[in-house]
Order: sequence, then C-alpha cells, then structure tokens
Amino acid sequence: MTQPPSNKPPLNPASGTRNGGPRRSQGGRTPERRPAPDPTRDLAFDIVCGVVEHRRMLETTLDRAGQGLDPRDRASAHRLAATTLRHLGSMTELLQPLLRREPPEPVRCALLMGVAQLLHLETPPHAAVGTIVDLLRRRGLAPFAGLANAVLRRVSREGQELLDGLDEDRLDVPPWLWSAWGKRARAISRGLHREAPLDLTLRPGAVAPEGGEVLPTGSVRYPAGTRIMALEGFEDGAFWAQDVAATMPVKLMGDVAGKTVVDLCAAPGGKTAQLATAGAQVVAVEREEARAKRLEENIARLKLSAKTVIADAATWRPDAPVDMVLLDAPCSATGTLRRHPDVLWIKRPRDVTALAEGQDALIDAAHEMLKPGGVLLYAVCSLQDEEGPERIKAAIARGGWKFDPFSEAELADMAVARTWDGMFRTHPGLWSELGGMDGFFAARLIKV
Ligand SMILES: C[S@@+](CC[C@H](N)C(=O)[O-])C[C@H]1O[C@@H](n2cnc3c(N)ncnc32)[C@H](O)[C@@H]1O
Repeated sequence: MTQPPSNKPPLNPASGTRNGGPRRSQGGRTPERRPAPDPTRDLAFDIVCGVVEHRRMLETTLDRAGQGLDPRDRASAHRLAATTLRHLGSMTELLQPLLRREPPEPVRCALLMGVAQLLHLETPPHAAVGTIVDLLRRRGLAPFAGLANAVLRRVSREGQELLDGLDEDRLDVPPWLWSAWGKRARAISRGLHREAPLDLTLRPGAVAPEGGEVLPTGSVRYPAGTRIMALEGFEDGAFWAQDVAATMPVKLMGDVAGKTVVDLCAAPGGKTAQLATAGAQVVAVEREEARAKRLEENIARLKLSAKTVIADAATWRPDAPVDMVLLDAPCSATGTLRRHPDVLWIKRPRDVTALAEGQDALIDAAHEMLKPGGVLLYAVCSLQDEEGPERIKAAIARGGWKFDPFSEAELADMAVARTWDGMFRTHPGLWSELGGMDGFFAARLIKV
C-alpha cells in the first residue's frame, strides 16, 4: 500500500507531471468540454492534497481556501474530504491494481475522492465520475481525465467486490498507530469509520433541544452533521458541544464547589464551563490569545464566569497555591480522530515523543501550583500509552505525588472506561451501539 503522505517532489500544476513535460492520458480519450465550476470539490481536493502531500491540517486549508464560500459548500467539502481521509488506506489499496503506473499524487487524490463518492457517500455514478473528470480539467490535469473516467467507471461497477477482499479496518490506520493500539486497534478503527455525532452538555435546568438522545452520563446526543448553532437555545447559552468522553475528567474531580481550580490549557473552554457550572472559582490559563478570546466568548454566551489568563502554563504560577488543577494537556489528539481524520496521516511517532516531554513539564508545573494535599486531574484526548498511563507512572517516579484511583462508584455511568488500576480510558469503539465516543485518558494525583 502507498502510505500517504508522500515525500515525492511537488507536481507541476500546469502540466500535471513531476518533471514538467507533457503527459498523455493513460486511460483513453474523453470528449473535451468546459468543466463546470464546483467550489465543493475544489476545496475538498485542496484539503486532501494538503494532507497527503504536505501534512497540512484539514482545518488550515478549510480556513484559508474556504473563506467566503457558502457555508453549505464548505460543509459538503469538509464531508467529502473527511470521508476520503477516513478511508484513505483501503481506497489506495483498492486503486492499486486498476492503475498501470503510478499517477502523480494530485491525480491519486482526485481518484480517491471519486472512490469515496462512489463507495462511501452514495453519489450517483455519473455524478461521481463526471465531477472528478471536471476537477482534473479545472486543475490543469486534463491529460488524466481519461484515466479517471476509466478507473472510476470500473470502481462504480466492481468497487464493492474489490473492497470485500480488503481488511479495511487495518488498512485505514497507519501501521505505527495500529501496533501502538494493540488489542484495541480493530475496535478503534471500526469506530473511526463512523462520523462523530454531536454531543451537548446542558447547563443545569436547561431543556435539551428536540431530537436528541440522552446518554447514561446525561449528555444529549444528536446525529452527525447536526449544526449546533441551528439548535434552539444556542443563543441563550443553554448548552455547549462536548463529546461524552470529554465530560468525564471534570466529573472525576469530585466536589469543586467553592474551590479555586486552575484550568490549564483551557480553550475553547468546555471543561472551564463544567467547572464554573459546578461552582468552582475557575482560573482558565490559555497560551493562544485568539483561543483565549474564543473561550471568553463561550463563557459569556453560557452566562458563566471564569478568570482568563493568557500565559504559558509551563511558566505561569498563581499568586497563592490552589486546591485543584485540571491539566487538559496538549497531545497528539488521536482520541479525536473521528472528527479529525487528517491527523491519522499527519502525526508521526516522533511527535508523540516530543508531546510527552511537554506533558511531563506541565505536570511538574501543576505540582508547583498546588497546596499540599491538592488534587491534579490529568487528562489528554489521546489513545497513546505514552501520553496517558506512562506519564502518570513517570510523574509518580519523579516523586511528590500519590496516585488516587477512580472508584467503581465514580465511574458507575461509564463503567467500561475504568481500567483495572483505577484510571479512566476510552476509545472510539466503546458504546458503539450508541454511536461511539472520543478517546480520552484521565488519572488523579494528590500532591504529597
Ligand atoms: C486540548 S485543548 C484544551 C481543551 C479544553 N481544555 C476544553 O475542554 O475545551 C489544548 C489547549 O491548550 C492550549 N495550550 C497548549 N499548550 C499550552 C501551554 N503551554 N500553556 C497554555 N495553554 C496551552 C492550546 O492552545 C489549546 O487551546
């Protein structure tokens, strides 16, 4: 299988070749016609090529190239790109025997989008093929239009059979992640094949908008693709978006009412809102100014209050030692791959190693912020051992901490998430009958 992203030299967009010379179609002639404008496919193509060729985050391209686009076109482009990235490995493998030689990477990206439309998005075959042929023509890749026409027509006839022989779970996860996830890998990969639903956390006393399903923890779940801003009560601050797994770390801090809680790495403020709702005096520390502003807007919409500090959590210290610290540490974010399938093909093992060093530094900083007997709740939206249990073991080994396991009673609403040694750990394969959940890790330490 070709593992995206590639390290090949960039394509000459004018000629569609790597060396600049002209290239003949590989798959016969398609009658020339003026390609129709199609902002959705253009943006999706830029996103997919950005990830595969340049390891550029989906959101980065969406923000840059999607500016000024109709919100519906943007949403459609996001869906097409995300679906392509979610099935990238298996579709790459499926295409392999259908190609006589390696096409340039942008052509492969366009073909993959075509296969995603045919096999995963139920686009009618004539539209799935025609839109990709037109895309190639618009992007200076007309010599490959015939190839796309022939290959995609074949996929529309035989694609499901070709797919049946492939281990999609395994192919759609890069090998380094598959082996790092061990026995959980297949269940995680199955969870990643599904679009994430929208989960809401309600402000106490608020009424849930219609159409939701109440989960055992109290979160209310809506189908994937639901627009939060269109739900009744959004403007009034009745709720905020927060995956069901992400709600648990704050709940596992116990009673925070009246306590000073430092919320490290706080934006966009989902956990800040939970803490404020539960009656804590919250100091939310966020390094990025724009993200801190977003946190403040969210807290204001919810009619809650929290003090915001724009600072690096590794060096900032409170005026006096505090009762509790919540550290939602920056991490590889492999727990949120359902929402961000680009991360599958962007992150590398060495990124996890570098992040783990930063996590240790932030745990040490939290130690300096706490009173003796104070509580650190450490959390990451990561599936990686190195960012979860291994960070807790390393902190205990450095000294100054006592591990405080979560009891069965504390995790009664989500028993499946409690590890044998009292940590909290979820992955996208859990609660599959309810629509899954993000991957999260949390553990509690007491300063001694
Ligand atoms: C995982 S998100 C936090 C999510 C947030 N706790 C919530 O529940 O909505 C990580 C945040 O940490 C911020 N961040 C990363 N490193 C930081 C640091 N050293 N100090 C403060 N904030 C940091 C990032 O800008 C980002 O907004």
